[in-house]
Amino acid sequence: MSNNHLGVWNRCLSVIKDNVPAISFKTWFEPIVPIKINNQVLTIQVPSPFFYEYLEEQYIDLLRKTLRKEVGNDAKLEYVVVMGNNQSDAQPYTVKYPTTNNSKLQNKPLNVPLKTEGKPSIKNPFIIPGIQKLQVDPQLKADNTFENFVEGECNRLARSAGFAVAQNPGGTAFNPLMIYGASGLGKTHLGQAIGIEVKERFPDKIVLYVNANKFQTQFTEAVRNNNRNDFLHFYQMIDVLILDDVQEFAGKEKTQETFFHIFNHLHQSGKQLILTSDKPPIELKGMEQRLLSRFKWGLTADLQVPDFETRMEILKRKTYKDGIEISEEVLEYVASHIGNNVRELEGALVSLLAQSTLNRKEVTIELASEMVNKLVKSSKRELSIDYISKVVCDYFNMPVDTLQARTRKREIVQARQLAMYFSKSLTKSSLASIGAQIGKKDHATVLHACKTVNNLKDTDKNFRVFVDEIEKKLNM
Ligand SMILES: Nc1ncnc2c1ncn2[C@@H]1O[C@H](COP(=O)(O)OP(=O)(O)OP(=O)(O)O)[C@@H](O)[C@H]1O
Repeated sequence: MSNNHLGVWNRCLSVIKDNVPAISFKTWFEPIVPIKINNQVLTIQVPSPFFYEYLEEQYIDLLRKTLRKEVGNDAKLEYVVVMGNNQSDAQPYTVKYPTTNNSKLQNKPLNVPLKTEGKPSIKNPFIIPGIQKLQVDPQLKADNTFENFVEGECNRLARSAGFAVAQNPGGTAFNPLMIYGASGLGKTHLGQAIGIEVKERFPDKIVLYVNANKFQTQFTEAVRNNNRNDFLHFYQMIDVLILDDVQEFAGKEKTQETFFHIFNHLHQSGKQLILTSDKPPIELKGMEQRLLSRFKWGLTADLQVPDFETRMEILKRKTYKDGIEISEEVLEYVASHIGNNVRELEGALVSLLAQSTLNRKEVTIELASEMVNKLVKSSKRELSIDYISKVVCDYFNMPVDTLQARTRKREIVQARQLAMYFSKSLTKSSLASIGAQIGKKDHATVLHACKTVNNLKDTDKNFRVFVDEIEKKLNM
């Protein structure tokens, strides 16, 4: 492997590109200039201190992972910021910042064995190394508090149920508390807010936030290393378990079975479970019935798209918190043009600010309109597997249920393959989860479908027309 800084940075960029939205990549990664690499310390140049702070806040985990992969476990990052100079003919000067999270870059070894007061050692990725008493890093982001979660009609039930749970974890009827809603509407934020509040009120309680994909990876690793029991024991010790994106368990039977045991154990011991999902339990596909029925034991509350007033309040809080001044008129413009997703709303504000800092322009309505247009054009709408299935079936004039039929009829197989192909390219879902939702197939079938569609696209003109036309409908 070459230690050349350009090569290292380019390889990092190609991984980063696959992991962040195109607009974020353009705004936050393209302007970075790699300067040098020395003793596993990569120095990069960023355009402003704000830029540096934003990278540290939002992307340090991604940077850490990619850099470690390229350079090794002792990788460090150092920033150089080119500071502007008031005198127009003077040279810019640079200021160096070590990353505030270099400790993060070096620490966090996975699967650190831990001794707990005479009990056998437990392998668990979240244990803080070196501490004898069981300590679990709850994996919560400090900003995701109730205070920062703006209340509106769209989230009133979920928010107040979450707050009630946080006052008395395991002691209310809301167990599990299942929060569902479309992407970017605050499920992770609210789930974590409960965790933060519990930790504040009951510091001794063991709280853990984990995303379903991470849980799945840990489980697979535990099975591979013959540690399944340690894995189970670890999760059964948690007092408040927040499992995010539970729909990602679709089609993963072994993981579901293990989670089922954890769920039962925690529930019976009066521990609190908080689950989030992109759909209500009744619409989750590829899930075992016994697990679904347990999801419905407590309270299911949804998060809806925020109305204009709530969107304005979210923007105002964010600008106030970050100490930014933007006119009411500009905020109104952003809030009225970006409506369906709070993440996009926040993203627009941040990009607007970055543009104005980089280009030294004032934040005006014109700049906001330029920004919003770009965002709307470049951000692909997030599509669901259900929606893709419907568009494909409508195109072939067949009822959407046909995709679930156990048949090998050519036109149905073809429609199924196309639905799988588009689900793979247009959603974040895994092969297993796509297979579970389209015809109860396994991941290998989905992979085969994607390859078949790719081949036919190149060799069969008529088929190519199907693909292009469906793609057009999906992009409308
Ligand atoms: N009511 C709200 N008040 C303040 N901020 C909010 C609110 N709802 C969402 N947000 C912010 O919007 C962003 C996206 O929220 P979050 O990640 O929780 O969404 P999500 O529903 O979990 O999305 P996904 O399903 O894509 O993971 C976060 O920065 C969050 O803080």
